[in-house]
Amino acid sequence: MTQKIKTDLCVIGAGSGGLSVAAGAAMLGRKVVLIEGHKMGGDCLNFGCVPSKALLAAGKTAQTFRDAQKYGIAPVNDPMIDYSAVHDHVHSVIAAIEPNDSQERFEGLGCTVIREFAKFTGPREVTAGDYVISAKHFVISTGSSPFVPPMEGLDSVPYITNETIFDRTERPSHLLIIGGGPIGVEMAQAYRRLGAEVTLLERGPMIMPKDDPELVGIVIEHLTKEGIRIETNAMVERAENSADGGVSLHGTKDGQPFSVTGSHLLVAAGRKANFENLGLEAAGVETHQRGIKVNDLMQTSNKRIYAIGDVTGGRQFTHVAGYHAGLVIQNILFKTPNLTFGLKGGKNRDHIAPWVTYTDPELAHVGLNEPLAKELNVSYTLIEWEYAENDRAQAEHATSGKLKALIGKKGKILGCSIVGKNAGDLIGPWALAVANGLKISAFTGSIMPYPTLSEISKRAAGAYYTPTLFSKKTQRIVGLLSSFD
Ligand SMILES: Cc1cc2nc3c(=O)[nH]c(=O)nc-3n(C[C@H](O)[C@H](O)[C@H](O)COP(=O)(O)OP(=O)(O)OC[C@H]3O[C@@H](n4cnc5c(N)ncnc54)[C@H](O)[C@@H]3O)c2cc1C
Ligand SMILES: NC(=O)c1ccc[n+]([C@@H]2O[C@H](COP(=O)([O-])OP(=O)(O)OC[C@H]3O[C@@H](n4cnc5c(N)ncnc54)[C@H](O)[C@@H]3O)[C@@H](O)[C@H]2O)c1
Repeated sequence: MTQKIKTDLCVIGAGSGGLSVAAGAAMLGRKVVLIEGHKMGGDCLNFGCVPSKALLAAGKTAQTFRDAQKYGIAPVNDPMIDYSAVHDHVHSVIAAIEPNDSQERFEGLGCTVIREFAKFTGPREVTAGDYVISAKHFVISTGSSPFVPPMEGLDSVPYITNETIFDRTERPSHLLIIGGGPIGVEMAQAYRRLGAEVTLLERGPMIMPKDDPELVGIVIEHLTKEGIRIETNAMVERAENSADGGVSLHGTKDGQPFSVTGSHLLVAAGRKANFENLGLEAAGVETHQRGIKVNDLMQTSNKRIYAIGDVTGGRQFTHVAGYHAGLVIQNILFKTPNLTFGLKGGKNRDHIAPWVTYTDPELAHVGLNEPLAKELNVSYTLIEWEYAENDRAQAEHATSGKLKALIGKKGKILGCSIVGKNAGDLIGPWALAVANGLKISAFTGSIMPYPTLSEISKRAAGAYYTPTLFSKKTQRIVGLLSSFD
């Protein structure tokens, strides 16, 4: 029987973005209906960040055995990997985090949680199962799904995506991966380290195309040294079952016919926003090719409906979905897009979001990098620092790495990219700097603990002043001042 609900806020999708909005609004005393059609926690918890990082951690542990000799410890070249136990480890990590995202927790916060797929049936009405919900405001946070490219034969082979890969309890003997983006690259290293042969196929000239090519080169060096076969300019066009029960892929490599056969296939060829079955026409919500159209307040073309996170087709990261959630809380509940509630106003500035690919070494980025600065015709001074110049990196044999930062007029920090151990953590202060328009003197004026990798940032910052500080002119001034000794 149909049940009608009237509420202040209706959130569709209980993933990274939707859960943050629902929790914030409920804790501020608003009536919230939260609708989730599949698993609470969305992609990040169940099929994305959490299981992928847990799998990478298992791979890293296996690699530690192989690399032990550097530290004077007998290496184990072929550590025994119990794939079913690795699966259990991954799912135990999900289980440990799950309570934060659970239906019980959100009901405890006062939300009405409905476990159905939702669809707009009017500009201010949504239907989900037997429920019809009318609300003052709606937030669409329905995320994205794996994009499976239209390809001859793909339907007839048993391919894996990020939605099925973490359920596997057996090691693939040879994993073929279509796509050299973050999913493809992270899974390539995790599986290689867990004992699989891996071939990574990327149609473009470089894997990780959004990152600094020089720093990507350092990641590639590590991946190939570990035995991952990387084929760039390799456009996969056709798939078929191979005679030995695996999968064969065919296409072109550098314009020439190309084929490769493996035991399993992972498709990591990008994402598509989840908006197709939402009844957006009934709600007057417009879309573009990659997702739902929003203005800089995260409002759709229907001003009472907001959209956040992956479904908007912008930067698809958990921290961006969380940031969008903060913006809509500010805009819907506080109605103050121009006031600062720790967010520098309620207008979207997600171009300041960092991203990290959690390979070993990690590759992290925020703001402008060299290719982007050149494309935008922005002038900059480049500062660089090598991990090999850092004492802690030496102590831990983590010397392969580099920081590159772009400094604009009057020393303003425009962007930073770091490849190396813990780059994802090292990017934090640079993200703070980019978000707040800080100058490079913010780094030189601070003291970093010795011996830590954080000194790499400080030394890079110091390098900005080196040419002026140790110039002939400065030497002359110091010489003159010495007369007052
Ligand atoms: C393998 C992988 C690794 C990743 N690693 C990282 C990482 O390390 N760091 C990072 O920042 N990001 C990572 N991401 C990206 C991150 O997972 C997403 O950016 C993030 O989950 C987006 O949050 P969201 O709220 O927009 O969508 P989601 O978290 O996907 O939530 C959307 C929810 O909406 C539900 N839904 C969809 N349609 C409906 C409907 N009609 N009715 C009701 N419910 C609906 C879905 O079931 C889902 O639960 C990774 C992604 C993948 C695939
Ligand atoms: N560490 C992280 O933060 C992290 C990790 C994983 C995913 N993510 C998020 O998920 C998003 C999706 O990741 P992704 O790796 O699936 O997508 P992506 O779009 O970043 O990369 C897909 C790659 O597949 C290639 N490709 C597509 N079709 C092909 C074909 N037929 N043959 C050969 N190559 C082909 C594309 O050229 C592209 O480089 C990321 O952009 C990111 O936002 C983030």
